Amino acid sequence: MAVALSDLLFALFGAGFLLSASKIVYTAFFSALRDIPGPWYMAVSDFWLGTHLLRFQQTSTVHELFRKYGPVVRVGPNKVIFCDAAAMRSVYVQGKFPKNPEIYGKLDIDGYEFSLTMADNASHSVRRRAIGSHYYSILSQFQSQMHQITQQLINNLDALSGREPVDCLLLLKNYMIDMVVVSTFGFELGALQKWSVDTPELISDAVSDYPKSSLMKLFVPSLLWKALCLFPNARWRRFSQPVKILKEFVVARIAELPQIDDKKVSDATTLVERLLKHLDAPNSGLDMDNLVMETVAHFIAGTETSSITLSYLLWQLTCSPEVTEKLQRELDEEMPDPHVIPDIGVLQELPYLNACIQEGLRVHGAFTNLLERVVPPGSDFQLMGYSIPAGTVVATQAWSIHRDPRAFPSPERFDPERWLKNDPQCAAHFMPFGLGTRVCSGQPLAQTTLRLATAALVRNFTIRADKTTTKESMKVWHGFSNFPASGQCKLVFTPRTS
Ligand code: HEM
Repeated sequence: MAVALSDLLFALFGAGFLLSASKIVYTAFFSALRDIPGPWYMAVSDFWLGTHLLRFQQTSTVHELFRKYGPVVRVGPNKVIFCDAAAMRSVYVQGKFPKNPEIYGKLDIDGYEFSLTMADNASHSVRRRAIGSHYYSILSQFQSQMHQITQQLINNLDALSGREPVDCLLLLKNYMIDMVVVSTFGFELGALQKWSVDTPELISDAVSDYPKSSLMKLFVPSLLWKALCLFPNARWRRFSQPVKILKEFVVARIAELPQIDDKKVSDATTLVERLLKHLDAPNSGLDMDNLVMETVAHFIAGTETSSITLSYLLWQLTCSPEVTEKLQRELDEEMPDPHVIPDIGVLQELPYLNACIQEGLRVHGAFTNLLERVVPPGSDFQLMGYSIPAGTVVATQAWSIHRDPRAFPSPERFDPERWLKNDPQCAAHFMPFGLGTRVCSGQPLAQTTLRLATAALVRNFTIRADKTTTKESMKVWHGFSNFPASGQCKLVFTPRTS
């Protein structure tokens, strides 16, 4: 007897429904993670957390979950988040759990993995060896260029003389790209100079277009996207192809390098020279395409993270006059001539400057999302009393660790003084650059630019918020990096009289 098509479809639909229902029941009631607190609808599907990611609210939603359910929360069929300093060390430092390829794979650039996105620890350590101590040695190599760039920053604002507000996100993005390009090629891009004559800089625009254009690309079918890229508008063309612009820039700079002979290679100084030393070496995983993409990735990973952190810090100072006055007193003493920027070694030793930067990174570091790791095979991971099987995704986020009231009383208060007490709890709850073997490789460059720019700007200018810059406009949205809801941070820099 022939089976009617409608019966067949009904049977298939019924089977599918039963399968999904039994999966939900199993995940909720029989999985090894069943006893971990959390909302039931999150335990049965990754969908809910994903929606918050797309609305730039995942970090704040996760923070609320910790408040409601405590320091361990189940947020997916196979995902557990925690907010605890000891567990944080077990996962990222002692355990060196590998990154979750499902999340980090999505951050690959045009299909190329780079140091940030590599899930496999072994490939990552080879790549990290190629980068070597680059960012730790930049200070001795590039200090004079970094001082010049910071001087240019002062000149740009001096020229305006406080007459109009400045969007710090834009200004400091140009400052930062100048710094990153110097450390990568020893090449002076001059983005800040272009900013002063209102001329767009292709490379810094491409860096900030990248996250927006990649997000848009996610929602458009690839053929349609390719067609859209041909739309005859110069700004749109640039917006839709930031990686192409960055790649062409990197390739052109590499072509300008003198032939890399053995001698040159052995005293390699710039990032690119270091990477070239490992080009095509056995097991390096570094051919020319990978090398170019690793370089492009450092532009992207380093520029907005640093400029956003710095913008928030300056804004925070405008909200805390007593902190600014104290910082100015320290800087006035150390910088009798405001235009002479001290040696970076001197800035590193200024207690209040460093306390302000630590506190800025704590409250408003730019990269505070969940750092997802996978419990490796063969390990029985104990997470605050729960047994977590291998293959489970575990994660914490700096946003919540930095707001743990046990380490940071009144955690929302911007209070640099807390760093002057040398409280070990503060250090143990501090992870603005991540932790362990996957810690931010650009951290020394980021710290140096934060010190240089903060010292130069606070010593030379009275800074106040423009009327458009309010708590509401600076409310944090959480994307790849954090950013203000209004997309800008307008401040007024009036030269100080002494
Ligand atoms: C305030 C500024 C910065 C912040 C807050 C920041 C934050 C972070 C964090 C949290 C990670 C770890 C991500 C993870 O574990 O998944 C990371 C990794 C990384 N960052 Fe940064 N970063 C900053 C500046 C920079 C700069 C200036 C550069 C380079 C120019 C850079 C390049 C990288 C790279 C290449 C990685 C991947 C490291 C690896 O896994 O080997 N970052 N950053």
